[in-house]
Amino acid sequence: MVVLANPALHSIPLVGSPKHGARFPGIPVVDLSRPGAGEAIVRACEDLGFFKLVNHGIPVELMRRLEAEAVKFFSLPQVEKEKSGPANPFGYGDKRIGVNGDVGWLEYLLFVVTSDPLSCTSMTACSFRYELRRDRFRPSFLVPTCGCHCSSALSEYLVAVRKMASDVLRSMAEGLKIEPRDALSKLAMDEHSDGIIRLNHYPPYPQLRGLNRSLTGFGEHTDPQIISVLRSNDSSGLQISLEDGSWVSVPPDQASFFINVGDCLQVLTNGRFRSVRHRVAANGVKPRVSMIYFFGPPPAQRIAPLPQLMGEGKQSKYKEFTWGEYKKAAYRSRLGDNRLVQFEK
Ligand SMILES: C=C1C[C@]23C[C@@]1(O)CC[C@H]2[C@@]12CC[C@H](O)[C@@](C)(C(=O)O1)[C@H]2[C@@H]3C(=O)O
Ligand SMILES: O=C(O)CCC(=O)C(=O)O
Ligand SMILES: [Fe+2]
Repeated sequence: MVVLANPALHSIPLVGSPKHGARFPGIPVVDLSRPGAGEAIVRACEDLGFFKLVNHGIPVELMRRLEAEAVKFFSLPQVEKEKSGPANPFGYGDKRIGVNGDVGWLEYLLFVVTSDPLSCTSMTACSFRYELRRDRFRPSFLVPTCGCHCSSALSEYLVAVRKMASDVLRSMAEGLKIEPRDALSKLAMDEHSDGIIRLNHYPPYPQLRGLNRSLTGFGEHTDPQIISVLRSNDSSGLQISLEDGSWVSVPPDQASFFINVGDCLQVLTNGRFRSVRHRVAANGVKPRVSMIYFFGPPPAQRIAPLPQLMGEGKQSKYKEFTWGEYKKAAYRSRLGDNRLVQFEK
C-alpha cells in the first residue's frame, strides 16, 4: 500500500483510480415522486445497495444553508474547532475516525440526534436535541437562539430529511410488498431511534497536485445502521464497491440525495439487500463537504429478518442481536472490518 510519508498526515493511504475513470454511469436513479418508486428502490438495494434520489421534495436552498453553516464552522481557527473535540466518538474530529486507529484526510462534526419534543417550545420545527461530547462549547450554528440546542438550518434540515427518509422506507416496504407499510420506517423513526448526523469536510491538499492520485478521505466501510442519507456539494470523491469488488466513482449531484443500505437493512431483508461498501477519495484540489444522516433503530430493537420477507421454512442467515449489541461490536471494530460476519450463522 502506498502511503504519504509526512508524519503530520498520520500515514494516510493513497487511493487507486477506480474503474470507469472519474464517472460511473450506472448509479440507479429513483424518482420519489413517481408511482413505481418502490420497485425501483428494491431493485437498486438488491443490485448495489445504493441509489440516487431525485424529486425528493427538499429544497436545494435548505441543503445549501446547512452546508454554508458547516463551511463557516470548518473555517474557524483550529484552536476554536478543537474546543468541540476530540471526537470520542462524538464532537469535532480531525483526521482520526473512530477510536481504533483509523485515519483519513478530513475533519468532521459527529453528533447524536435525539427526538426530544420538550427541548424547544418556540419553534414548531425544532424538536431535536443535538448532543456534542462537551457542553462547554458548541459550534456557532448549534448555539441556541430559542433556549434549546438548535439552529434553524440544522433543525429544518433534520426535520425534512427525517420525513423524506420515512417516505423512502415506506416506498421500499411497498416495493417489497410487505404490510404494514411502516414496518421499516417505524424502526428508523421511533422516538428512541438512534440517529446520528455527520458533517464532513475534506480539505484541499495542494501537494497532491500533478501526482494523479487521491488521498484516503474516508476509508472503505459499510454503514452499520438501516439507511444513511447523504448529501454533498459538487465535489467528487464518493466511491462504491460493485459486487465484483471493483470501485466506481459516484458523480456528485448537490441537488440530490444518495441513499446507502446499511448492515441492519441487509439483516432485516435476510441478505436480499446489500449493505454497500463505500469510501471517499479526497482529490486534494476541490474541498468536499458532505452531510450524512444515519438512521439507526432503538438500542433495544431486535434485528432479525422481517417475518413478512421469510418464505415458509426459510431460515435466517444471521444470529439474533439487538441494535445496541451490534453497535457496541461495531465501535470496537476497525472502519474497514466486515462487521456482519460475526453475526452470520
Ligand atoms: C472506526 C469506526 C468509526 C465508526 C465506528 C467504528 O469503530 C466502526 C464504524 C464507523 C462508522 C461508519 C459509518 C458512520 O460514519 C459512523 C458514525 C458509524 O456509525 O459507524 C462511523 C463510526 C464513527 O465515526 O464513530
Ligand atoms: O463524506 C462522505 O461523502 C461519505 C462519508 C461516509 O461514508 C460516512 O461518514 O460514513
Ligand atoms: Fe459511510
